[in-house]
Amino acid sequence: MFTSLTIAGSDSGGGAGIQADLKTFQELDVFGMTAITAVTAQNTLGVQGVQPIPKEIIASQIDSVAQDLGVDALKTGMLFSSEIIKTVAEKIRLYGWEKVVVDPVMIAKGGAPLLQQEAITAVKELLLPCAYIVTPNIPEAEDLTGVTIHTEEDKIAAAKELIRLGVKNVIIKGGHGHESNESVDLLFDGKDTYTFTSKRIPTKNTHGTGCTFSAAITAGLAKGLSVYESVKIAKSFITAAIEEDLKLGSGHGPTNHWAFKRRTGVKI
Ligand SMILES: Nc1ncnc2c1ncn2[C@@H]1O[C@H](COP(=O)(O)OP(=O)(O)OP(=O)(O)O)[C@@H](O)[C@H]1O
Ligand SMILES: Cc1ncc(COP(=O)(O)O)c(N)n1
Repeated sequence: MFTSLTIAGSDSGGGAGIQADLKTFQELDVFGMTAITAVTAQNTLGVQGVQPIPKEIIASQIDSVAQDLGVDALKTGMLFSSEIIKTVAEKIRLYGWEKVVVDPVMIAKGGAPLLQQEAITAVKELLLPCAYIVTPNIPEAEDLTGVTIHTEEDKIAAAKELIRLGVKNVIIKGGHGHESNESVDLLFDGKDTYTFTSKRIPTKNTHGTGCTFSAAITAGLAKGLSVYESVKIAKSFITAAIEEDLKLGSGHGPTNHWAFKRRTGVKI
Protein backbone atom coordinates (compact mmCIF):
# COMPACT_ATOMS: atom_id res chain seq x y z
CA MET A 1 0.00 0.00 0.00
CA PHE A 2 1.34 3.41 -0.96
CA THR A 3 0.87 6.34 1.44
CA SER A 4 0.58 10.12 1.00
CA LEU A 5 0.49 12.86 3.62
CA THR A 6 -1.20 16.21 3.10
CA ILE A 7 -0.16 19.13 5.33
CA ALA A 8 -2.92 21.65 4.67
CA GLY A 9 -6.01 23.49 5.88
CA SER A 10 -9.47 22.03 6.42
CA ASP A 11 -12.28 23.27 4.13
CA SER A 12 -15.65 22.68 5.81
CA GLY A 13 -17.28 22.87 2.36
CA GLY A 14 -15.38 19.74 1.29
CA GLY A 15 -14.18 20.99 -2.11
CA ALA A 16 -10.64 22.20 -1.37
CA GLY A 17 -7.90 21.73 1.24
CA ILE A 18 -7.50 18.51 3.24
CA GLN A 19 -10.90 17.26 2.09
CA ALA A 20 -10.07 17.53 -1.63
CA ASP A 21 -6.67 15.94 -1.03
CA LEU A 22 -8.06 12.90 0.80
CA LYS A 23 -10.78 12.35 -1.81
CA THR A 24 -8.15 12.49 -4.55
CA PHE A 25 -5.74 10.11 -2.78
CA GLN A 26 -8.59 7.67 -2.22
CA GLU A 27 -9.67 7.72 -5.87
CA LEU A 28 -6.09 7.08 -6.97
CA ASP A 29 -5.69 4.10 -4.62
CA VAL A 30 -3.24 5.75 -2.23
CA PHE A 31 -3.71 5.71 1.56
CA GLY A 32 -4.16 9.33 2.67
CA MET A 33 -2.97 10.87 5.96
CA THR A 34 -3.23 14.42 7.26
CA ALA A 35 -1.58 17.13 9.33
CA ILE A 36 -4.10 19.98 9.66
CA THR A 37 -2.57 23.48 9.72
CA ALA A 38 -5.74 25.58 9.98
CA VAL A 39 -9.49 25.11 10.20
CA THR A 40 -11.54 27.23 7.84
CA ALA A 41 -15.28 27.82 7.92
CA GLN A 42 -15.92 27.86 4.20
CA ASN A 43 -18.53 27.15 1.55
CA THR A 44 -18.96 27.84 -2.17
CA LEU A 45 -19.67 31.52 -1.42
CA GLY A 46 -16.40 32.24 0.42
CA VAL A 47 -14.43 31.92 3.63
CA GLN A 48 -16.36 32.84 6.77
CA GLY A 49 -13.62 32.07 9.34
CA VAL A 50 -9.98 30.97 9.73
CA GLN A 51 -8.39 29.47 12.84
CA PRO A 52 -4.73 28.45 12.58
CA ILE A 53 -3.66 25.39 14.61
CA PRO A 54 -0.83 25.82 17.19
CA LYS A 55 2.54 24.87 15.69
CA GLU A 56 3.19 22.22 18.37
CA ILE A 57 0.06 20.30 17.34
CA ILE A 58 1.02 20.53 13.66
CA ALA A 59 4.51 19.20 14.45
CA SER A 60 2.98 16.45 16.56
CA GLN A 61 0.60 15.32 13.76
CA ILE A 62 3.55 15.07 11.36
CA ASP A 63 5.63 13.10 13.91
CA SER A 64 2.75 10.70 14.59
CA VAL A 65 2.40 9.84 10.92
CA ALA A 66 6.14 9.73 10.19
CA GLN A 67 7.09 7.54 13.14
CA ASP A 68 4.50 4.83 12.51
CA LEU A 69 2.85 4.80 9.09
CA GLY A 70 5.59 6.12 6.79
CA VAL A 71 5.23 8.65 3.98
CA ASP A 72 5.85 7.72 0.32
CA ALA A 73 5.09 11.29 -0.84
CA LEU A 74 3.63 14.44 0.67
CA LYS A 75 2.04 17.71 -0.35
CA THR A 76 1.61 21.03 1.38
CA GLY A 77 -1.37 23.34 0.87
CA MET A 78 -2.60 26.23 3.04
CA LEU A 79 0.16 26.98 5.59
CA PHE A 80 -1.10 30.44 6.65
CA SER A 81 1.88 31.89 8.60
CA SER A 82 5.70 32.06 8.67
CA GLU A 83 5.65 30.15 11.95
CA ILE A 84 3.73 27.23 10.41
CA ILE A 85 5.95 27.23 7.31
CA LYS A 86 9.06 27.08 9.50
CA THR A 87 7.62 24.15 11.52
CA VAL A 88 6.69 22.20 8.37
CA ALA A 89 10.02 22.85 6.61
CA GLU A 90 11.93 21.67 9.70
CA LYS A 91 9.97 18.42 9.79
CA ILE A 92 10.47 17.79 6.05
CA ARG A 93 14.22 18.18 6.57
CA LEU A 94 14.23 16.11 9.76
CA TYR A 95 12.61 13.11 8.06
CA GLY A 96 14.60 13.54 4.84
CA TRP A 97 11.45 13.50 2.68
CA GLU A 98 12.20 14.15 -0.98
CA LYS A 99 8.92 13.56 -2.83
CA VAL A 100 7.47 16.87 -1.66
CA VAL A 101 4.83 18.73 -3.68
CA VAL A 102 4.38 22.36 -2.61
CA ASP A 103 1.09 23.98 -3.66
CA PRO A 104 1.79 27.59 -2.62
CA VAL A 105 -1.80 28.41 -1.62
CA MET A 106 -2.17 32.17 -1.10
CA ILE A 107 -5.68 33.42 -1.86
CA ALA A 108 -9.00 31.53 -2.01
CA LYS A 109 -11.05 31.76 -5.20
CA GLY A 110 -13.38 34.28 -3.53
CA GLY A 111 -10.44 36.54 -2.56
CA ALA A 112 -9.91 35.58 1.12
CA PRO A 113 -6.21 35.42 2.16
CA LEU A 114 -5.06 31.91 3.12
CA LEU A 115 -1.42 33.00 3.59
CA GLN A 116 -0.35 36.08 5.54
CA GLN A 117 1.39 38.57 3.25
CA GLU A 118 4.59 38.58 5.30
CA ALA A 119 4.84 34.77 5.03
CA ILE A 120 5.78 34.91 1.31
CA THR A 121 9.44 35.33 2.32
CA ALA A 122 9.24 32.15 4.42
CA VAL A 123 7.74 30.27 1.45
CA LYS A 124 10.68 31.37 -0.70
CA GLU A 125 13.45 30.90 1.83
CA LEU A 126 12.31 27.89 3.88
CA LEU A 127 9.74 25.90 1.90
CA LEU A 128 10.77 26.10 -1.76
CA PRO A 129 14.25 24.64 -1.10
CA CYS A 130 12.44 21.48 0.21
CA ALA A 131 10.20 21.20 -2.86
CA TYR A 132 10.55 18.47 -5.47
CA ILE A 133 7.64 20.07 -7.35
CA VAL A 134 6.01 23.46 -6.85
CA THR A 135 2.60 24.10 -8.46
CA PRO A 136 1.77 27.84 -8.46
CA ASN A 137 -1.12 29.29 -10.44
CA ILE A 138 -0.26 32.39 -12.50
CA PRO A 139 -0.82 35.03 -9.73
CA GLU A 140 1.14 32.90 -7.23
CA ALA A 141 4.04 32.47 -9.68
CA GLU A 142 4.04 36.25 -10.20
CA ASP A 143 4.07 36.93 -6.44
CA LEU A 144 6.87 34.45 -5.78
CA THR A 145 9.13 35.63 -8.63
CA GLY A 146 8.24 39.23 -9.48
CA VAL A 147 7.83 38.16 -13.14
CA THR A 148 4.62 39.39 -14.83
CA ILE A 149 3.14 36.52 -16.84
CA HIS A 150 1.38 37.01 -20.18
CA THR A 151 3.17 34.60 -22.52
CA GLU A 152 4.74 31.13 -22.44
CA GLU A 153 8.18 32.82 -22.36
CA ASP A 154 7.09 34.68 -19.21
CA LYS A 155 6.05 31.36 -17.63
CA ILE A 156 9.48 29.89 -18.44
CA ALA A 157 11.23 32.96 -16.97
CA ALA A 158 9.20 32.59 -13.74
CA ALA A 159 9.90 28.85 -13.66
CA LYS A 160 13.65 29.47 -13.98
CA GLU A 161 13.50 31.89 -11.06
CA LEU A 162 11.71 29.26 -8.94
CA ILE A 163 14.41 26.71 -9.85
CA ARG A 164 16.98 29.27 -8.69
CA LEU A 165 15.18 29.37 -5.33
CA GLY A 166 15.86 25.64 -4.89
CA VAL A 167 12.85 23.82 -6.42
CA LYS A 168 13.56 20.78 -8.63
CA ASN A 169 10.48 20.94 -10.90
CA VAL A 170 7.99 23.74 -11.54
CA ILE A 171 4.44 23.53 -12.87
CA ILE A 172 2.79 26.84 -13.68
CA LYS A 173 -0.93 26.14 -13.91
CA GLY A 174 -3.04 27.80 -16.56
CA GLY A 175 -6.43 27.99 -14.86
CA HIS A 176 -6.16 31.77 -14.49
CA GLY A 177 -5.15 32.50 -18.12
CA HIS A 178 -8.72 33.49 -19.00
CA GLU A 179 -7.77 35.12 -22.33
CA SER A 180 -7.16 31.68 -23.86
CA ASN A 181 -9.77 29.03 -24.72
CA GLU A 182 -7.29 26.41 -23.48
CA SER A 183 -5.97 25.77 -19.97
CA VAL A 184 -2.27 25.06 -20.40
CA ASP A 185 -0.06 23.83 -17.54
CA LEU A 186 3.67 24.22 -18.11
CA LEU A 187 6.20 21.83 -16.51
CA PHE A 188 9.87 22.86 -16.33
CA ASP A 189 12.44 20.46 -14.85
CA GLY A 190 15.37 22.87 -14.96
CA LYS A 191 16.25 21.72 -18.50
CA ASP A 192 13.22 20.73 -20.55
CA THR A 193 9.73 22.19 -20.86
CA TYR A 194 6.52 20.17 -21.30
CA THR A 195 2.98 21.45 -21.69
CA PHE A 196 -0.28 19.78 -20.67
CA THR A 197 -3.25 21.28 -22.45
CA SER A 198 -7.01 20.89 -22.09
CA LYS A 199 -9.80 22.98 -23.53
CA ARG A 200 -10.99 25.65 -21.07
CA ILE A 201 -14.24 24.38 -19.54
CA PRO A 202 -16.83 27.16 -19.12
CA THR A 203 -17.86 26.73 -15.47
CA LYS A 204 -17.71 28.62 -12.19
CA ASN A 205 -17.36 25.33 -10.31
CA THR A 206 -13.58 25.31 -9.92
CA HIS A 207 -13.27 25.48 -6.13
CA GLY A 208 -10.29 23.38 -5.10
CA THR A 209 -8.89 22.66 -8.57
CA GLY A 210 -5.33 23.46 -7.47
CA CYS A 211 -5.59 21.29 -4.34
CA THR A 212 -7.00 18.36 -6.32
CA PHE A 213 -4.38 18.68 -9.08
CA SER A 214 -1.43 18.76 -6.63
CA ALA A 215 -2.88 15.86 -4.60
CA ALA A 216 -3.16 13.76 -7.78
CA ILE A 217 0.49 14.52 -8.60
CA THR A 218 1.46 13.50 -5.04
CA ALA A 219 -0.43 10.19 -5.41
CA GLY A 220 1.49 9.47 -8.63
CA LEU A 221 4.84 10.15 -6.98
CA ALA A 222 3.86 7.96 -3.99
CA LYS A 223 3.30 5.09 -6.43
CA GLY A 224 6.75 5.58 -7.95
CA LEU A 225 5.64 7.26 -11.18
CA SER A 226 7.88 9.90 -12.80
CA VAL A 227 7.10 13.60 -12.54
CA TYR A 228 5.91 13.62 -16.17
CA GLU A 229 3.61 10.59 -15.71
CA SER A 230 2.25 11.94 -12.42
CA VAL A 231 1.40 15.32 -13.97
CA LYS A 232 -0.17 13.67 -17.04
CA ILE A 233 -2.55 11.61 -14.87
CA ALA A 234 -3.23 14.60 -12.58
CA LYS A 235 -4.22 16.69 -15.62
CA SER A 236 -6.69 13.99 -16.76
CA PHE A 237 -8.00 13.70 -13.18
CA ILE A 238 -8.68 17.44 -12.78
CA THR A 239 -10.09 17.82 -16.30
CA ALA A 240 -12.63 15.04 -15.65
CA ALA A 241 -13.43 16.54 -12.21
CA ILE A 242 -14.13 20.00 -13.72
CA GLU A 243 -16.04 18.67 -16.75
CA GLU A 244 -18.45 16.63 -14.62
CA ASP A 245 -18.99 19.28 -11.94
CA LEU A 246 -21.50 18.54 -9.17
CA LYS A 247 -23.49 21.80 -9.21
CA LEU A 248 -23.45 22.13 -5.40
CA GLY A 249 -23.90 25.46 -3.61
CA SER A 250 -24.60 28.80 -5.24
CA GLY A 251 -21.04 30.16 -5.57
CA HIS A 252 -17.84 28.51 -6.81
CA GLY A 253 -18.85 24.86 -6.44
CA PRO A 254 -16.54 21.89 -5.90
CA THR A 255 -15.22 19.58 -8.61
CA ASN A 256 -16.21 15.93 -9.02
CA HIS A 257 -13.57 13.68 -7.48
CA TRP A 258 -15.36 10.51 -8.71
CA ALA A 259 -15.28 11.48 -12.38
CA PHE A 260 -11.80 10.25 -13.36
CA LYS A 261 -12.15 6.75 -11.93
CA ARG A 262 -15.69 6.33 -13.23
CA ARG A 263 -14.46 7.40 -16.65
CA THR A 264 -11.32 5.31 -16.88
CA GLY A 265 -12.44 2.38 -14.77
CA VAL A 266 -8.82 1.31 -14.52
CA LYS A 267 -6.42 1.06 -11.63
CA ILE A 268 -3.21 2.98 -12.15
N1 LIG B 1 -11.89 26.28 -16.58
C1 LIG B 1 -10.97 25.31 -16.65
N2 LIG B 1 -10.97 24.42 -17.67
C2 LIG B 1 -10.05 23.43 -17.75
N3 LIG B 1 -9.07 23.25 -16.83
C3 LIG B 1 -9.00 24.11 -15.80
C4 LIG B 1 -9.94 25.19 -15.65
N4 LIG B 1 -9.64 25.87 -14.50
C5 LIG B 1 -8.56 25.26 -13.97
N5 LIG B 1 -8.15 24.20 -14.75
C6 LIG B 1 -7.06 23.27 -14.47
O1 LIG B 1 -7.12 22.98 -13.07
C7 LIG B 1 -5.80 22.85 -12.54
C8 LIG B 1 -5.63 23.89 -11.43
O2 LIG B 1 -5.38 25.15 -12.04
P1 LIG B 1 -5.69 26.57 -11.41
O3 LIG B 1 -4.87 27.54 -12.15
O4 LIG B 1 -7.18 26.76 -11.37
O5 LIG B 1 -5.18 26.37 -9.95
P2 LIG B 1 -5.52 27.18 -8.66
O6 LIG B 1 -5.89 28.57 -8.99
O7 LIG B 1 -4.41 26.96 -7.71
O8 LIG B 1 -6.77 26.42 -8.14
P3 LIG B 1 -7.56 26.69 -6.77
O9 LIG B 1 -7.04 27.98 -6.21
O10 LIG B 1 -8.99 26.73 -7.20
O11 LIG B 1 -7.30 25.53 -5.87
C9 LIG B 1 -4.86 23.03 -13.72
O12 LIG B 1 -4.56 21.77 -14.26
C10 LIG B 1 -5.68 23.86 -14.70
O13 LIG B 1 -5.25 23.71 -16.04
C1 LIG C 1 -8.35 25.12 3.22
C2 LIG C 1 -8.19 25.62 1.82
N1 LIG C 1 -7.08 25.30 1.11
C3 LIG C 1 -6.94 25.74 -0.16
C4 LIG C 1 -7.91 26.49 -0.77
C5 LIG C 1 -7.71 27.00 -2.18
O1 LIG C 1 -8.76 26.64 -3.05
P1 LIG C 1 -9.59 27.76 -3.88
O2 LIG C 1 -8.61 28.75 -4.43
O3 LIG C 1 -10.30 26.99 -4.94
O4 LIG C 1 -10.55 28.42 -2.92
C6 LIG C 1 -9.06 26.80 0.00
N2 LIG C 1 -10.05 27.55 -0.50
N3 LIG C 1 -9.16 26.36 1.28
